[in-house]
Amino acid sequence: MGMLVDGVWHDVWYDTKSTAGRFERSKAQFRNWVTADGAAGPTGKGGLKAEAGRYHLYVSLACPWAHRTLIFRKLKGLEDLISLSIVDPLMLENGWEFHDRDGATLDHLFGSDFLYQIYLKADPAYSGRVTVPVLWDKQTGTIVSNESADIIRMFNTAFNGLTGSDSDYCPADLRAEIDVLNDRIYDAVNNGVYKAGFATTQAAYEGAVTPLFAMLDELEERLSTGRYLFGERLTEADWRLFTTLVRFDPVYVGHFKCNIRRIADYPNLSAYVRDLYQTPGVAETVDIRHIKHHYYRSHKTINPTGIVPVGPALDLDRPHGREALSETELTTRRRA
Ligand SMILES: N[C@@H](CCC(=O)N[C@@H](CS)C(=O)NCC(=O)O)C(=O)O
Repeated sequence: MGMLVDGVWHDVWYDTKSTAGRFERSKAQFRNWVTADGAAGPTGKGGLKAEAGRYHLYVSLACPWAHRTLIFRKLKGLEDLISLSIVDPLMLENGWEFHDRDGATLDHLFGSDFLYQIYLKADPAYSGRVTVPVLWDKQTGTIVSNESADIIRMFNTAFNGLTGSDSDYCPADLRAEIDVLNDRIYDAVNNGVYKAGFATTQAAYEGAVTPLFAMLDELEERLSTGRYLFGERLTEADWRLFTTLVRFDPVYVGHFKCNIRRIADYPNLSAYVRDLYQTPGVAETVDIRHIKHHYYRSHKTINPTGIVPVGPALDLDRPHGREALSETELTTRRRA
């Protein structure tokens, strides 16, 4: 684990001393945007045209943020258009590394040893964390974006003209509500597990774990009446929640001490995770081995022995029964 300072790699762990033991995630710095016609995106930056073969995605199969982009690449039929490199699950003194083993790959573009070398190609004086995902533009030779929330929005629409895909995970009529729910889930759940796990004081840990479970309780209730977070409409908000929930019992319960309840203890949330997992194409994006090995072996301050727990037994292929909710919703709506 480390970061770049003025273009030089330093092997350092997160600094929580200046924040009373709290983990504070830094903001992604590359915020350009790919659009259908090359016009500027919502950040006002970018203006990179969607073209087949032009972009390359760097991900970790372990990382919940990168996982979002992999799911969208799959669901939106972008696999032949956007090439992919997968970092090794172990992230130690050099940060993310490339190795051709166990589902990880070499850096297919440059043959780099470390992901930080890609950041330096984009900005030789870069200061900040070196994170996945990274969307790279082969044409201009720089990083388009290292913010997963932006990348999935680009994937949702920018390439539709090339793929013929018309599925929309962020429909205009729901966008404002999706944004509000995303923010709440980000703070309490997606980033909440990290705030709990990386806390270095009791107060900081409890300050994260309590709202995390309050939010899971609320989502459990919400999912009792609708198949997805927005009823029968499967949206971006579901995929953003899914990548955290699928890691919860195997990793966050133990490694990050998020153990008031397991997802398995929530009937609706656990069936919902299976439902999303069983959506065609999605299971192929989930690599529980990379997930467990990354967290338990990379975070030596949390798990010094690097021992990876054998359990829990997961059965993500078990029937979920949530189709019935869609049917009930449809019948109710027809009657109304
Ligand atoms: N805001 C970023 C966060 C990405 C992120 O933090 N990725 C983690 C992996 S789960 C990472 O690469 N961490 C390396 C580090 O912080 O040094 C996004 O959503 O794209």
